Amino acid sequence: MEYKNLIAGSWTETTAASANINPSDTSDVLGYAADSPAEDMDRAISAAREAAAGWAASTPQQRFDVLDAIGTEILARKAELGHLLSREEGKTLAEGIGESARAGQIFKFFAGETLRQAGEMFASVRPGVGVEVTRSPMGVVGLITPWNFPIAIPAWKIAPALAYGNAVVLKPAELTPGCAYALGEIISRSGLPEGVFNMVFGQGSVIGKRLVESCDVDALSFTGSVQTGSAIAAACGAQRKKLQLEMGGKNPMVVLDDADLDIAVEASINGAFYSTGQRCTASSRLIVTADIHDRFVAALSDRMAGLRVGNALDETTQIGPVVDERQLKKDLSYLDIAGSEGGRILGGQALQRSTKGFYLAPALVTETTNGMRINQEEVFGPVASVIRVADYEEALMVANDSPFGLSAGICTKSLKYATDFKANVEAGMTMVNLPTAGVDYHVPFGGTKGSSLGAREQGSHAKEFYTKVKTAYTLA
Ligand SMILES: NC(=O)C1=CN([C@@H]2O[C@H](COP(=O)(O)OP(=O)(O)OC[C@H]3O[C@@H](n4cnc5c(N)ncnc54)[C@H](OP(=O)(O)O)[C@@H]3O)[C@@H](O)[C@H]2O)C=CC1
Ligand SMILES: O=C(O)CCC(=O)C(=O)O
Repeated sequence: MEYKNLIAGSWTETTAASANINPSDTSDVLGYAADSPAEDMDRAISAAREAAAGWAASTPQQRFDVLDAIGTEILARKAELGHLLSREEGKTLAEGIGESARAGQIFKFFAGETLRQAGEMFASVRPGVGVEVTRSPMGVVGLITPWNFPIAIPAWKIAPALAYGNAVVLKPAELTPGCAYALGEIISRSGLPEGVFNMVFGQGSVIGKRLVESCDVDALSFTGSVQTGSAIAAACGAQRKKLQLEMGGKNPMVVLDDADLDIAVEASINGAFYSTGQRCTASSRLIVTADIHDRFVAALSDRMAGLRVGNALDETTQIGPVVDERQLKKDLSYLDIAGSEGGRILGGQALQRSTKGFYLAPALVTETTNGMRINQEEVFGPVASVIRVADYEEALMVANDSPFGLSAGICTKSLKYATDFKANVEAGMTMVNLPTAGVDYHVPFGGTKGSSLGAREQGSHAKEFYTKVKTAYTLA
């Protein structure tokens, strides 16, 4: 399989190519993606610019039909797309199929949004004057997406971009070109005019950088690492380009003495280890009050030890492989660091399976303090640490002592503490008796502090990023 670029409605020939490798079985090569030069990105941006005015003038019905058709095809093919996703990214089949379904639902949601776009009318403070507030598309939007949600994240950027009338250039992650290509094929058959959606494969440092720096791109939405996001922020700031960044997390899960132990353990297992911990919303800091601490650690480590780590395509697998060798080395190096800082490590061994892949046993680091690197820096693997605290007040203080602020959870039966936590924890999303990861697709997604910049993604809030507002005054 050759993953070609989609530019101005044509699948272009590839020159050099990079291999798409199955992390559960490195002998399985799914295909080869174009390693495009920056000039290909320039051509995609020009194609989007040419198509932008036509799509901006399209009717809500035209936009609805396109988005609805894309959603329908994704949902009809969710098992096949989920299999592809699990094969190239390594999450389990259930997770891969679930994510594909979510991508389809996102397109359906934004199909509906095309019909709900409205302006506002105000009476002016001046007599005889009317004021209208309307929204129009940004124009050309650049989208840069990561490997960990290779169909859902492109979907939740592409769908609102198109729904609100923009032309798109997508630069998908190098590690997961297969899902992007499949999504691009579906979009190319949806009735969308040529050039409204373009996709270029290749290196972030070459074509991603070009997309960020192009003066012909009106707005840029990025999900990925803090390091890349910060470089993008500097470049976009210099150009005053509208920007949306979703970056990392070091998400706290607070477990109070009065928590239901089973709920707390299940929420922590899910939040910390599912999707191999490769979620920006993962529960990587478990902040536990003194009386429940030992019972919680014992029950959690028992559950963790029973998790089946294996080939993502095996239906009995609960934790798939890490995405690649670089990420595996990063996970292992953070475990070394945590050990050298005084943490006690349970699990966390690299594992052999019948196929050669990047298998890692989930790891729990106990006896940690919040100042340790394991509690301050994002690992992005099946690794969680436990911090013992005296009471709710200390738990909240520790939860907030982080450069990140994406998602935060609390397990408690106390309405008083749950209410206080929702109000005072520094995070864009809070969960009570639920995992910090695994969010709905129709409500705002995003964080505070170092986790996010710009308007929220998803739900109807997405329009804040994908449109610009105009205020018009009329003297009748
Ligand atoms: N918040 C989140 O959801 C995610 C966080 N991460 C964090 O990032 C770490 C590293 O993962 P990694 O995949 O390297 O993350 P990156 O931030 O490097 O990659 C995210 C996207 O940005 C692109 N990119 C890379 N460099 C540039 C650049 N200079 N200009 C424009 N675009 C660029 C990448 O392209 P390419 O694939 O070609 O490099 C990819 O499409 C992980 O260990 C994890 O901690 C990673 C993924 C998602
Ligand atoms: O937890 C989720 O549902 C979404 C997580 C996510 O968007 C991410 O990890 O990038």
